[in-house]
Amino acid sequence: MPATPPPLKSYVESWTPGPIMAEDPLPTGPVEAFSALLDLPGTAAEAGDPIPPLWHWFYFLTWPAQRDLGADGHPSHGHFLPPLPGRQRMWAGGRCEITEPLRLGEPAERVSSLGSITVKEGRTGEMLFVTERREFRQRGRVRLVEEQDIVYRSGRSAGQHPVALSESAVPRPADPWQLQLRPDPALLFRFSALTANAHRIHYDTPYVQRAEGYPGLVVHGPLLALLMLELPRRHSPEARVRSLSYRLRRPVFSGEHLAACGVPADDRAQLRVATHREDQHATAEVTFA
Ligand SMILES: C/C(=C\C(=O)SCCNC(=O)CCNC(=O)[C@H](O)C(C)(C)COP(=O)(O)OP(=O)(O)OC[C@H]1O[C@@H](n2cnc3c(N)ncnc32)[C@H](O)[C@@H]1OP(=O)(O)O)C(=O)O
Repeated sequence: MPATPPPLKSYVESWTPGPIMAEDPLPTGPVEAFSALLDLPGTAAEAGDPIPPLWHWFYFLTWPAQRDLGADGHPSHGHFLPPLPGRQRMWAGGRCEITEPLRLGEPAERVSSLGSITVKEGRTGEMLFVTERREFRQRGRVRLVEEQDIVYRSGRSAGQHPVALSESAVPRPADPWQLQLRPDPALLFRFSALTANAHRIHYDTPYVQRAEGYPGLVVHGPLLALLMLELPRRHSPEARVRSLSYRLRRPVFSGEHLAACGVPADDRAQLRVATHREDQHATAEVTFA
């Protein structure tokens, strides 16, 4: 009889990574590149302009040596990567409080620290949620505080994601704000490059099907969050986002038609990503200043 695996908590009891600091001059190039990925008519921000909410994800990137990547293309070790055997990682959600937007082209500092570690029981067994807290400063002032929830599973075998991809239909939500997109491998590749992300689930179809059991390339969670935030940025450009939270609930796959859609109300908006399969692959709430 196979031995029962140890509980996930046992691997992280003595794991207490301390805070780390990084710097970035926030050049204009990554904002221009993501604007092009979104087919915007020009760049979303020039030097000195506020950086749109969460577009700071294209900065403070790290490039580990090739030899330090694991079989899944993700770094084998990292400051905030928990020491789980056969670690499988997904971005699960996050929050952001924006006191003042970061300004493009001005040097910034980021202090990252461990927020929390929580074990939860999901459909496929135990999951470890690791929350990383990131505080961003410019000109000596804290401008933005972000938390990212990353979910890890350990040693799961392939084939545990029983989603059959049929011919993807265009979703037709009734929400007043909408953005339609059909992510393809080229778009996912460009987003991986912009975020220095070599995780194979986003570009290696044989790997994602055989090793992780997904039916196709997985659309990045940060991309889904950014697509939801495009709605207030495009439809309500005068309203400044003060806080936001989002949750990634069910994966979207390359080739599927998705709709980011949203409903504004007073000082907030409810946002989501839908496909013909699911109404809520991702959800978000933003509040305006
Ligand atoms: C970049 C990058 C990686 C990626 O981009 S990966 C692709 C983007 N991410 C996704 O597509 C994730 C989609 N979500 C899921 O697959 C599932 O929601 C998830 C996170 C695996 C959990 O699914 P389950 O069905 O197993 O779990 P339940 O819904 O039954 O919930 C069980 C408890 O967990 C809590 N929980 C669930 N989701 C979240 C969340 N997003 N944030 C925080 N907590 C969550 C849920 O509340 C339940 O807790 P209770 O206390 O109520 O038991 C890269 O790697 O860099």
